Amino acid sequence: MIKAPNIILVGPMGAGKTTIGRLISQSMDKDFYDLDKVIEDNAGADIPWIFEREGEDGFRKRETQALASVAQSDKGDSVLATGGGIVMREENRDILRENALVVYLYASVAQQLYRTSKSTHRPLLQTGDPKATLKKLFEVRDPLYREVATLVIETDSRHPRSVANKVLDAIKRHLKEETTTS
Ligand SMILES: Nc1ncnc2c1ncn2[C@@H]1O[C@H](COP(=O)(O)OP(=O)(O)OP(=O)(O)O)[C@@H](O)[C@H]1O
Ligand SMILES: O=C(O)C1=C[C@@H](O)[C@@H](O)[C@H](O)C1
Ligand SMILES: [Mg+2]
Repeated sequence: MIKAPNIILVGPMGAGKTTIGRLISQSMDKDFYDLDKVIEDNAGADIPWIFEREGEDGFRKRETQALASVAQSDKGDSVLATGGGIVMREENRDILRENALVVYLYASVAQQLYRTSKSTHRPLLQTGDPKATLKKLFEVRDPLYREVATLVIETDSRHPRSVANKVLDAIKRHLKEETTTS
């Protein structure tokens, strides 16, 4: 078992945060949280419903509350998969940086499009041109993911298990380097 701080995964819709987060939590023997699921449980409603009734702004307020409660309450025992828009608020970026080892799962826009195309539960992609939406979001968010992340892992053309192994190796290497340099 690896000794490590809380791990938080960031990245665009379809990067695999939920899928990879669950896999690495099992390998590291840590609890797994999915922030979108925490928000839904707290609201007693699903994300499309929250967007419809409260708008994106209402959803973002709920997202910040959920992030603060999960990130600050668990000390070293959890893996948290966030939603793609978590980096949009500066206060969220501060919470991310201060409370965990943040891993950016990178996926190209083509892969994001492919991986999100079978699902309708992402309100921001219910547009006539999801590819253009993903591209626009990526241009704004990619620098913000990089700003908060300590590790960046490429996920294109990799099976989820292989991405998870790559993340685990990178975390191990990082923690070893931290121990030898401190
Ligand atoms: N490395 C991968 N290769 C192929 N398919 C993948 C990979 N990672 C995830 N997927 C698939 O892509 C889809 C989206 O993955 P997932 O829900 O984990 O993404 P996410 O980053 O959590 O997205 P969101 O930000 O919307 O919550 C799922 O069907 C999942 O099985
Ligand atoms: O990229 C985004 O802004 C979002 C991603 C999803 O995980 C959800 O958090 C929600 O659909 C918004
Ligand atoms: Mg997810």
